[in-house]
Amino acid sequence: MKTDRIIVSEEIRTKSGRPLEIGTGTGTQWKWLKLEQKERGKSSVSEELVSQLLTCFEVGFYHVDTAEVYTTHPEIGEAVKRSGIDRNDLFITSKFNGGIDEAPRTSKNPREALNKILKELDMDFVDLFLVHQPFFDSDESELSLESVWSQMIELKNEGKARYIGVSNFAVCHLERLFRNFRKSDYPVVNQIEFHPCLQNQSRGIVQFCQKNNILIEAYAPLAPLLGSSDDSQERQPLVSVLEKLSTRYEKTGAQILLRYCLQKSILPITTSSKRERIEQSLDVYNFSIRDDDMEMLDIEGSRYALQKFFKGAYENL
Ligand SMILES: NC(=O)C1=CN([C@@H]2O[C@H](COP(=O)(O)OP(=O)(O)OC[C@H]3O[C@@H](n4cnc5c(N)ncnc54)[C@H](OP(=O)(O)O)[C@@H]3O)[C@@H](O)[C@H]2O)C=CC1
Ligand SMILES: O=C1Nc2ccccc2C1=O
Repeated sequence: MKTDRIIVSEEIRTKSGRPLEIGTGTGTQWKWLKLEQKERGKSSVSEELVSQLLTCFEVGFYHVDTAEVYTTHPEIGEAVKRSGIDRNDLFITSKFNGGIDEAPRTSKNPREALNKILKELDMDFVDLFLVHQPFFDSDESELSLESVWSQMIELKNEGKARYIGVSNFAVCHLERLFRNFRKSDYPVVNQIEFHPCLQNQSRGIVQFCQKNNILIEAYAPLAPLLGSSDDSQERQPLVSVLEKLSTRYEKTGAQILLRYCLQKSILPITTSSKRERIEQSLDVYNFSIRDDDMEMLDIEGSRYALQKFFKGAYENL
């Protein structure tokens, strides 16, 4: 069958000009695994993660997501070296943590963070540098959204970050940046939790970003399949709907959920430790979910409230 890539952004590309595609994540689960390894006296570079990343590269991923808090920069640097892939053909995202319990601040400011990140990656630049979360006002430091963003712009102008963006921002946080900075310095990405059971992490955020040419990246895109460990939430809310669609399209539930994002011009970041699943997650271009099925996912998904990250953070905005 014909393979149609969905290009979610014409503007955001690798240095060599490849359009941005589905990313592979190295999220916080690795931080805990690595801490455990360190406690057992093993090297702090996880061979398991290096090998997972090499599988991702072999399969065709070239977009990798990380963050200060994940502690996975050394593994990414090592995997890139071993892969032999030209750095300019890759798209590497990292994030400045900020300072809340869920993503504690480990550097004084974005500049200190990025200098450390580049050293750990053994690279001269990241493709995208994000502010991990917007809740600086509750931080005890001197940082504000504005002071953080000014420094992000400096880092972009110095070429240390090719693009700058944000993560977990609500409309009010973006409006604050719009009021205080020039259009050419607005964030180009907002990475948020997104799936059929959380179609707006905060009120109206998807529509607002899309209207303002800010690409939405979806983290936890497979949440409806995995459910939540939190007993107050539905465990696997969309299982029967996804089974029906899997049969209709001859694709797995995970492939349906990734394609669901792409058809909304939202770019998923997904993670798997298993080769077969890693392969399947890029095999989502040779089918198309019909409009009525997209609508069914929207309707069925909105019957459940499933939020895995930053629960309660947007209630008083
Ligand atoms: N900006 C932010 O605040 C946040 C960013 N992130 C980023 O986003 C990335 C992705 O988020 P994450 O929640 O991991 O995304 P996913 O929704 O892709 O969930 C990953 C989990 O799904 C499992 N999985 C993968 N494929 C399948 C499948 N076919 N069927 C069933 N289970 C499957 C994986 O397990 P297995 O290994 O067994 O396949 C893994 O545990 C993170 O790694 C991180 O980089 C994440 C959270 C917050
Ligand atoms: O991967 C992540 N796991 C998290 C948990 C809490 C807050 C942010 C994150 C991540 O970015």
